[in-house]
Amino acid sequence: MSGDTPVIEVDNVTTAFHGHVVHRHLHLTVMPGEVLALIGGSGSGKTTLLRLLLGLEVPQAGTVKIFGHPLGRCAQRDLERVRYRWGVLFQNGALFSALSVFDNIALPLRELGSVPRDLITPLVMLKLAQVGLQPEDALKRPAELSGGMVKRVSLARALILDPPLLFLDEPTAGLDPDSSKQFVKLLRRLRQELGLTVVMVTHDVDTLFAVVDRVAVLADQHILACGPLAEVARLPHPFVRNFFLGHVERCAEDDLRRFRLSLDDTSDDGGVPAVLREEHSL
Ligand SMILES: Nc1ncnc2c1ncn2[C@@H]1O[C@H](COP(=O)(O)OP(=O)(O)OP(=O)(O)O)[C@@H](O)[C@H]1O
Repeated sequence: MSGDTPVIEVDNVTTAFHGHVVHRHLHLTVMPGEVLALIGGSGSGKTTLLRLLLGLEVPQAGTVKIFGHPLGRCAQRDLERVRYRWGVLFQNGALFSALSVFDNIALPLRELGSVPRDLITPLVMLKLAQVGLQPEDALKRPAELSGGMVKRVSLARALILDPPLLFLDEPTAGLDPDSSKQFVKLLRRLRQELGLTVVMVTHDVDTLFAVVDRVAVLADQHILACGPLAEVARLPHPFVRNFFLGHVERCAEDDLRRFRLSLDDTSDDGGVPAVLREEHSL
């Protein structure tokens, strides 16, 4: 796939549930390596749009293409192949409580069925390190983890097949400010290291500041705007005004660049140091 081919194309999509129209004529394109955030008020259809992109909902009209494959019209086998090319971090982590951290992360590898058994352990341990967890965490159950650790394990599972595309549903929801900051820094680093394309739903302004290239605003059944933070934050729409209240100045490009550089200066995102990453690489 060339760098000019969109990873995601939403073309003229209309979605309705029992006659209640959620989206009308949505258009959205996401290019390789972009980080796009979906924001909007409660009930504006962010989760539904995410579910459309995951092929979990089918639009009433229009098409959704991921890596050039129209989701609704893919043969089952093609759809499965496309699905292996994205990872999803669900809001609550969606870990299996009866499985250890190791087994949760290993699940997609085992489901794939074609990964040699002796490769599973080094791959899982590498991902564990990549998201800033310790080897001994592999034996823990989800109930023994902090909120931040749950997110990290879920992220490791979402990335275990090295997908080029990552979907995040409220990645920092439920985290305390410090864990949230560390997690956003981790996302920022992984995005840079792995060249990921990322689509996230978020209510968190700090996440936007740290990591997002463009913001799409869902309101009144439409994508009201989709562009850089500095542009979107100045829109006169009531939802946008309220969302960015007190933050508009921070969105100016120079301020944003300075802030992001300050995040890169320190390496306390809990991630694995570069030297260790090399040791773990296969
Ligand atoms: N499966 C469904 N059946 C019927 N209505 C649905 C279904 N899924 C979503 N809706 C409706 O679609 C609308 C958009 O819901 P959605 O969950 O996408 O909003 P949201 O922007 O993610 O909201 P929030 O920020 O509160 O999570 C809501 O009115 C919701 O009730």
